[in-house]
Amino acid sequence: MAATLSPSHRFSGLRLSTSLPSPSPLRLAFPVARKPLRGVAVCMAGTGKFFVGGNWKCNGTKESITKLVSDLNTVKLESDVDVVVAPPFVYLDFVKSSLSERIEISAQNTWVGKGGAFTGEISVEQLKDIGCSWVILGHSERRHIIGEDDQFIGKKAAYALNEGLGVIACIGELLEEREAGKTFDVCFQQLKAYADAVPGWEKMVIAYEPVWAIGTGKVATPEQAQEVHMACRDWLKKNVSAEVASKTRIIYGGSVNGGNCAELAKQEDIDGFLVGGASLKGPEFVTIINSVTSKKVAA
Ligand SMILES: O=C(CO)COP(=O)(O)O
Repeated sequence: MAATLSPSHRFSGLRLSTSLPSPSPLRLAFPVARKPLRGVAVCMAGTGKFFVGGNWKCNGTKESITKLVSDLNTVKLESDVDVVVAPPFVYLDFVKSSLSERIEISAQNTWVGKGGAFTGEISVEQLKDIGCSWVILGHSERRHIIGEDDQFIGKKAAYALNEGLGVIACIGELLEEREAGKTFDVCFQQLKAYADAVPGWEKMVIAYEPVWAIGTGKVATPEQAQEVHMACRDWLKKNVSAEVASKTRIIYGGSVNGGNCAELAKQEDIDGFLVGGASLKGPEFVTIINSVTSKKVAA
């Protein structure tokens, strides 16, 4: 297993194959201790289950979503995967009632506290009322387009977790931050805001989504993604606990598709994906879900 190798072994084959600068491996504290596998088929942290989320963003109509749901209902999904889809709010109830129970639903956002006089917002209680079990928080589109900050996102995560929702907690750096060598600083600061706020980590999934890779077709190389995932796990180990570091799933998002998912999935610290555009195409999303098999082979 890679965890038994020295840092130099782990990175001896590092391929920095895009023009995008990678954070220096030298800034990482190695190695990150991972618990030995206890006979599980999938080489990863957490519950032993790969996690794949489909973030449909502000896309779809009743017609296209009916087709997508029907595609998802007719395929066989690998059993070692937690699958969650996040339709726009207005279709949540429809998707919940028409989608196979095998797939859970997630909101793409929620209000920061109890509902009330907050025009245009949707509360955690309302999400629970229609059977929604997850919420995506801290997505870069909400950070950088809507202007949500770390503290506000942390409060949302705390409220949602306290009320029993699972949280897909996004982090990730802008291109200029990566180019300035600040990838880890940005990710760690965003992680800290969650860590300072949340009551526990059992229902937290971290989604590392480099902003330069979202919707651009410029996917991080498996090595670039693994490097940041491992650094985040190490940060959790040092700043939260070894148990949380070991158990929390860290998933990758940013131009994941049917062609690149298998190589990404093989990376030790990549525990699944958060998929945007490709999650709108049923067969391709299923390919990504089933890329867990590459992980099994790598293990
Ligand atoms: O933002 C994302 C998922 O939350 C990723 O989007 P793309 O897969 O379209 O790059």
